[in-house]
Amino acid sequence: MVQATALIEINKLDLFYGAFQALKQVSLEIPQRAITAFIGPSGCGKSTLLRTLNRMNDMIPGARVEGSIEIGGTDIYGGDVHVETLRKKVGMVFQQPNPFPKSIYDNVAYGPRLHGITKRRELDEIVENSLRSAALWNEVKDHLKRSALSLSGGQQQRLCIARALAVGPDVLLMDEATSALDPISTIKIEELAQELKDRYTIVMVTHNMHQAARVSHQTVFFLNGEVVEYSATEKLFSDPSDQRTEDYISGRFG
Ligand SMILES: Nc1ncnc2c1ncn2[C@@H]1O[C@H](COP(=O)(O)OP(=O)(O)OP(=O)(O)O)[C@@H](O)[C@H]1O
Repeated sequence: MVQATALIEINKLDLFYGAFQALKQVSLEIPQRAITAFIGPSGCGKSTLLRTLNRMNDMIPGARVEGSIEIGGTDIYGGDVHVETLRKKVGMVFQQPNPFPKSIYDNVAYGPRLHGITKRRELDEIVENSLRSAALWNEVKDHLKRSALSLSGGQQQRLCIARALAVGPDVLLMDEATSALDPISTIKIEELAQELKDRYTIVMVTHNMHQAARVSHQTVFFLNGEVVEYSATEKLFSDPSDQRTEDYISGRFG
């Protein structure tokens, strides 16, 4: 692998939706402060695996996991893990920007307030820093009281990133975070991810192979719930080891 230090260690993970097995014996080490992309055809389990990393699958009735995931040495499915604490450390951004129907300021301050921060000055600082980190500050600094819903789609997505960053995560999960955006907004989010990777571990699901090739350091190719190939992005796209990877990246299926 390109970077040696693994922050996330997934070991023989199976995930079942009732009787259907969506992930099969997935084992991966995801390095810290780098961008890892999950690619593969629709239904291969990319989003399912991403959701296991902050236990979003807990909310799906009938979903069950076997195997283990350690993040920073902690078994996140262990009995003593609080899901709220886990989600503070492992933030998520979704396909559709989903700001709350509140002001820009209140969107970003929401998480810190939930975690007990009430001092105005402290909140102001977190809001500014998070919006700066999400490359949105300059566009919104003069109207923080305005509704988040008045922002463009691309700005809303950067606001959602700021909201995730405001609680101080280590990991940022991006589930097709640009697929609802126009090309310019997409490029902005990709550039942002490049900047953020120096401070955060980023895992992204993307349908767009060019995006994976442009922004990620490692790429995982999935098929039918299994990892087919996991390697440095450059290698995976230029010299794949598995014929199925070759077929997929050359557009023969999916
Ligand atoms: N809540 C659910 N209940 C039952 N089956 C599900 C559920 N969510 C996903 N699945 C099934 O699990 C498999 C993996 O789905 P998943 O959404 O993880 O795939 P994906 O690779 O992210 O696909 P896409 O690229 O279309 O989003 C699919 O067969 C899907 O139908």
